[in-house]
Amino acid sequence: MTETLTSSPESVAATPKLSLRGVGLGYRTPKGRFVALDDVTLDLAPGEFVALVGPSGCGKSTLLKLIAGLLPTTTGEIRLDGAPVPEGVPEGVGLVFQSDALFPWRTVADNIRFPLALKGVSAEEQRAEVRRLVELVGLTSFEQSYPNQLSGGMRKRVGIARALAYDPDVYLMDEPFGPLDAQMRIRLGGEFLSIWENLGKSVVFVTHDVEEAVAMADRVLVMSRGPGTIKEEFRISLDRPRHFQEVRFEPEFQRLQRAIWRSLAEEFDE
Ligand SMILES: Nc1ncnc2c1ncn2[C@@H]1O[C@H](COP(=O)(O)OP(=O)(O)OP(=O)(O)O)[C@@H](O)[C@H]1O
Repeated sequence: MTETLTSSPESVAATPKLSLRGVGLGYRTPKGRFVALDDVTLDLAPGEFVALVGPSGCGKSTLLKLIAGLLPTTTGEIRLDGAPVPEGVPEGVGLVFQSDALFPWRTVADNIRFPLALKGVSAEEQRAEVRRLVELVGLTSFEQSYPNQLSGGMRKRVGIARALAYDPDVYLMDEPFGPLDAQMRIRLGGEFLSIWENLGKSVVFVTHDVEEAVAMADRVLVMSRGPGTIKEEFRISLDRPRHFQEVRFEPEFQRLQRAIWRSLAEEFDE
């Protein structure tokens, strides 16, 4: 049963930030072509937060890689601000993937500073912005530490601070809190949610955690088992700003969570 039709006209603003039309991807393998994604159509409005959930291997990461220009599509088209996505990560797109990918030879401060330096921000502004971001992610006393001196959760926070320093229009996040323990997921999830609610950037957020998806997103898209496509869309009309933890106790939250689980369960049963 479809709760809301995918890409319903009211689900996007007139000019989508990101638009996917009939996107498919086949990987070349020794046994021939393996179709990982088929006919994915999706619009993301400016400032919209969309979460993607689906069974393992349904192509969620592949979809993010296509949007990031890290893989060419086999079929269909991806447009960012109305223009086809070029090869390589487009300007204005920030990635937060599962591995934290920090520079091990740079301190926390210098990792966060890196995108600011690339953007040509003055040294004084860099210092102020690094201080602000370090404080925001709660790492003030670790500014001069190196990544290998931090816990996994702290490294993750540095990665998020670095993405915020880059200040992209579109965040592509693949299980950004994936390897963290429950307490850290709640803390970082809450931090990112309030940051997003203040900045209003567009987000595509891949997660295995349905609760996390409902707590954060404007829409949750459920993907089918491979070859992956978007099978159902759930609009999350819970009030904003949301409290990342408290919102879970609202009856509407629980109704949505149940409906999404049912949709996912169909993919596991087949
Ligand atoms: N480079 C590759 N070559 C061949 N097949 C690949 C390649 N990368 C991914 N696949 C296959 O494509 C499918 C989709 O993979 P993808 O990593 O996008 O799934 P996912 O939904 O992100 O999975 P998970 O939730 O487990 O992270 C899987 O069956 C995977 O084995």
